[in-house]
Amino acid sequence: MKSIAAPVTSDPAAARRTLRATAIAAREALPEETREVLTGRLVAHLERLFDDLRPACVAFCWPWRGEADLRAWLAAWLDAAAERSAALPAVLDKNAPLTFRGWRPGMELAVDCHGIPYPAQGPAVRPDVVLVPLNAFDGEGYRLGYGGGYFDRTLAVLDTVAVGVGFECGRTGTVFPQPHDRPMDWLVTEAGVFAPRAAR
Ligand SMILES: Nc1nc2c(c(=O)[nH]1)N(C=O)[C@@H](CNc1ccc(C(=O)N[C@@H](CCC(=O)O)C(=O)O)cc1)CN2
Ligand SMILES: Nc1ncnc2c1ncn2[C@@H]1O[C@H](COP(=O)(O)OP(=O)(O)OP(=O)(O)O)[C@@H](O)[C@H]1O
Repeated sequence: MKSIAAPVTSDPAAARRTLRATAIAAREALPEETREVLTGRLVAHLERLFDDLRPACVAFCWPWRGEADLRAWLAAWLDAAAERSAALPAVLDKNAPLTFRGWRPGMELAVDCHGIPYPAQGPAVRPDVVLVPLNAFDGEGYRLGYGGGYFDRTLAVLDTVAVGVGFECGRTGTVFPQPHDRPMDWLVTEAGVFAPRAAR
């Protein structure tokens, strides 16, 4: 699948905005059947990584704007062992790290200030693996989200394994990482599991 050509610019903030918009548009343009096929491959690679990481509590995101839908796979993963748990992020404060709350299929959800569902109630939990959605990303493991800085703030204070999850259509040469960006420990796409060069 075609990846994104690097924008030629001396303005990294503008380049990041362009890359973010291009990556989201490319993903949203994927036909639904293609997205499902790519998600199936991605999940098979995630399963292989989980065999090594053996997480107990996994945070993921409710699918938004054409992101991979991991709900069915995580529901099956939860069913396979009683001690497993899953969590979703809650945006409770725009300028703070994300709060994670436990998720079970069918539970009551509220909708955050961006229109994304999250668990309406429940205590904050500490995931040992966080599946971080990728818009644009590079081989060093740096990523662009939606520009809110939420995962940047969260990963700065949470000791967890960060697994970037996305489609190859978001891959680019560099996302022009900024000092606040923390590289992903792993990247997982439909093409495989990657240990990024910049990871700890
Ligand atoms: N599915 C999913 N849920 C998620 C995330 C995610 O990446 N994916 N998040 C991961 O963080 C949080 C939500 N992050 C968001 C951050 C910004 C905007 C947003 O609307 N941004 C503005 C521009 C902001 C700016 O550039 O200053 C916009 O797009 O108009 C939406 C969601 C929590 N939930
Ligand atoms: N550790 C941090 N502490 C405080 N503010 C931060 C931190 N990290 C990022 N920010 C703020 O968030 C803003 C947006 O960052 P950036 O464009 O990298 O977001 P993003 O990676 O696309 O979003 P997200 O992390 O929500 O997926 C930055 O301009 C910065 O002001």
